[in-house]
Amino acid sequence: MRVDVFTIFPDYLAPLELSLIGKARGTGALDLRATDLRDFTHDVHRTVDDTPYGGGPGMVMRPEPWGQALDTVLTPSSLLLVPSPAGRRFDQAMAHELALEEHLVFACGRYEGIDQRVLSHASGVCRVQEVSLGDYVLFGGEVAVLVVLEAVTRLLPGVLGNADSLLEESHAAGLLEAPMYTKPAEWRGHGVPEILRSGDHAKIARWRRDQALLRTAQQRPDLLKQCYDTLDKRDLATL
Ligand SMILES: COc1ccc2nc(C(=O)O)sc2c1
Repeated sequence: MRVDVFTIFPDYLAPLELSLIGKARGTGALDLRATDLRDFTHDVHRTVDDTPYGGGPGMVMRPEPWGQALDTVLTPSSLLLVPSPAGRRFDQAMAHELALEEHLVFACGRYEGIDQRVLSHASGVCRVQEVSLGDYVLFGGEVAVLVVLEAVTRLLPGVLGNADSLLEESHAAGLLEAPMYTKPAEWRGHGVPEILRSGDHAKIARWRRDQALLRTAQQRPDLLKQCYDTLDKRDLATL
């Protein structure tokens, strides 16, 4: 997967060099390029913003630097993602959708956002999707890019050493993950559920499914409602 990120703070994306994403870049699973939007300005101050038409507080990102930047990468097969409080709520289902794309382009807004004409113009070239992490407002889109790229990259073939872990993790099957334990068996007076040390894999799998159902019912009943139709009689007996 090819990913282009345009931002006025390219150093904000340095964490993407670490850990699994760094490995994914090393193996070629992810071809990530972060570019400073100011490279597409031509004045001495490298200006990327200006006052909003119609007045109001703050500044708006000028269209021309964005136009020139996006001209260098967008093709009809690209998907332009614009982090925005007005965007589609990012979730695991969207991460799976994005993991199937061949070319993602992120336009990181700052200030009060990007001149709307940039998105309108880009929609004549490729698909455009505003995306939000949730119902809160950040200073800009870079944090959203870090979150989206980590969630998507770990879904790319070959990035996770054990692809099976994708099947068990929270939100994978619509439920939260069962609680996890490791050595020692006794820690500060707290033991480990005996079933997990029984070696009976069928019973362990059932216990984990029950725990996932109960945990989801308690902490995220909205998720349980979404996957209720997929539950079998044994699941319903647990609830
Ligand atoms: C100006 O660019 C912004 C500003 C706030 C913001 N908040 C986001 C969120 O996902 O919450 S994305 C985003 C982009």
